Amino acid sequence: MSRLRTRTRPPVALALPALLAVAFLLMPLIGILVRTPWGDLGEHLGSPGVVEALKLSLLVSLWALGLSLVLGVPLAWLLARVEFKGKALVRSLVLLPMVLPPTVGGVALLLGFGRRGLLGPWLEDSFGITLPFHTSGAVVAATFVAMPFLVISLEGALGGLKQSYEETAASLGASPVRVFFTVTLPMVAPGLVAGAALTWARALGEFGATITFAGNLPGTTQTLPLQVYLLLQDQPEAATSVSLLLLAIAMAVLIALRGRWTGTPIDRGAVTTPRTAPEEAPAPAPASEPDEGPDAAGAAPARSAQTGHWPLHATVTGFNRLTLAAEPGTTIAVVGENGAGKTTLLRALLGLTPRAHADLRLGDADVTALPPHKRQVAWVPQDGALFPHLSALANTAYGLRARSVPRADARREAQAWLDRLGVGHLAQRRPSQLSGGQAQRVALARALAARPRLLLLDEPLAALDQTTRAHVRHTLRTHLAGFGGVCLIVTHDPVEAVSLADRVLVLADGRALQDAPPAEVSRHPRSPWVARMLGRNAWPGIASADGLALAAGGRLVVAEALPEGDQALAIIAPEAVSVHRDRPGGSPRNVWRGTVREITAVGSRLRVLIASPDAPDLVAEITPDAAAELGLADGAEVWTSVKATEVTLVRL
Ligand SMILES: Nc1ncnc2c1ncn2[C@@H]1O[C@H](COP(=O)(O)OP(=O)(O)OP(=O)(O)O)[C@@H](O)[C@H]1O
Repeated sequence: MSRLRTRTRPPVALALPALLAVAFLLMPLIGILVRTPWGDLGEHLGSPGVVEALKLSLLVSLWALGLSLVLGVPLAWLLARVEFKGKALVRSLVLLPMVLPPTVGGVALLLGFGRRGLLGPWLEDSFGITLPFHTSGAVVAATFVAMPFLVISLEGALGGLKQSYEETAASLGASPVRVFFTVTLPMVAPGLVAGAALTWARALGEFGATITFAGNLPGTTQTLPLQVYLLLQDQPEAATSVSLLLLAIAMAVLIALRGRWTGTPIDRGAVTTPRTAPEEAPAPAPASEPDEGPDAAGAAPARSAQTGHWPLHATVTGFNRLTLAAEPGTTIAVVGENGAGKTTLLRALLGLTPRAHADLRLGDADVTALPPHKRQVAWVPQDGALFPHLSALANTAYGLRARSVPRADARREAQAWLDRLGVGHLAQRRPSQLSGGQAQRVALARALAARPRLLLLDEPLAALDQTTRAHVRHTLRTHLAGFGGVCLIVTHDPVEAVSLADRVLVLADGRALQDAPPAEVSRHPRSPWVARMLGRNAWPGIASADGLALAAGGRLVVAEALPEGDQALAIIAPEAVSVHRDRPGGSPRNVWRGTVREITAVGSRLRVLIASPDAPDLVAEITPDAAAELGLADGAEVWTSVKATEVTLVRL
């Protein structure tokens, strides 16, 4: 409490002018309140002139709002989503009416749309429309000054919306217009509503442009603000009453919005109710879950939609340069260091990036020229990107609905997929009410239900803890087994890659460094990074007559040498490294002196990192008993040795 007070107490030099500012803004409002003839208020507001002006104001402001929505929403989308030349100029144009004096706006409107303006004669001759001195002119004037509020508010909301939602929707088969109405708009609804309310309030209060452009004709263009102006001259008290009405409306709008007018897109944590899932902890699949057996019993309805076999042929150019071919049912793990081009590869296959281009054939269909929503390439981004405004069931049915499957059928099939993945009982939950593991499974169900021919999973297990990870991995393997297309899984975890995939594609700098079965990759990793991630020691060097001249200096003797001069990687399993207190006797050829730098427990064994002046860092794996016997501790001086037969050389 006291901490709060001290933290929020502002310095007087700032507090004083700030208070003055508040007083300055408040004084005119208090003036209205104090001078309002409360006794005559009803009479003033009920007078025929005021009622007529009020009706006109409502009519004009609602039309202005409607026009702003029709024109401003697409404009905001364009500004937020499309890169084009002159965008800054268009944005300035949108903002202009906000800073322009409204009377100048009125003059500009006259010169543009007035009787003698640029478009006026044409409007009159072709459509019989005359704007000045007509209600339609008041609508145009109000729209001109009010629409920027909508565009700015909505553009802000769209800018804050993660694009992966829209991209995922497209990958599920939804056309851009469908994505806009079913994903984009619902997700930016708060920003849109706020923008619309401000637009309406601004249109309701519009004066300068209206009087200049449309004139001040009672019943035709004389809206409430214009009436205030008129009343002020002969009935100042009535003017005060009407001012109070407009003030109350404006305040009501602002209070209702509570500062949300810059637009806040919905995000996963911020939607609806707080997370109330009883299975907050990584939920093991319920006992009744139909998916655990190898022969998933609940598969029938869903699997009927999954007939077909789609081999993959892709040639990727641009940042990624590689060719991929795989038989139906193959799962390929894509691994590589940060920046290796894994995501770019997936986005190229989806047709979502200009950075790489994929010539893509799925089964008999060449989908290269098709837009993302027609490719039947489903994507599960890292965070799942479940649509927060839809239930798990509606999320899962999304792709089917996008393919015009009738609602009831789509929901039935979606429920079957959720059941298969063991989350059928969560069908009615919103994504914010799901645990990470549950959300991942729903995201997977959603992708599979969309009947894809190629499935792309971007680190599907990254956000999960170890227990859930093992469980979801199992589920994933079971369900990918029945999939008739190819599945690419991006992962940073080679262990995961090895356990999940039929093939491992190792990327480096956009190219395929290795594309081989997991056993081959773990035995002969061709990348030091993969070898190290798999827990192996990996030393690069150049093959010599009896082994390897290490890139970092020093030599390594091996039993099976490679042709001299070849670039190679020496792989040494940590279990093959012997640790000694004293220099070992006999004749091991690879012996180094070193210092223990770190000891970590891995299961029931210890991993010991040993730094040596004569060789690269070496990891040894030993039992805790052996470590105790050797008296190992950080900083201990030791000797290490590796038999020549225990070193595998992999040509790079
Ligand atoms: N929009 C972009 N514009 C320019 N360069 C980009 C863009 N996106 C990615 N890159 C660059 O392209 C390369 C590959 O990026 P990519 O995101 O595909 O790698 P990644 O393997 O998925 O990495 P990470 O494991 O970090 O996700 C990186 O060098 C990255 O900096």
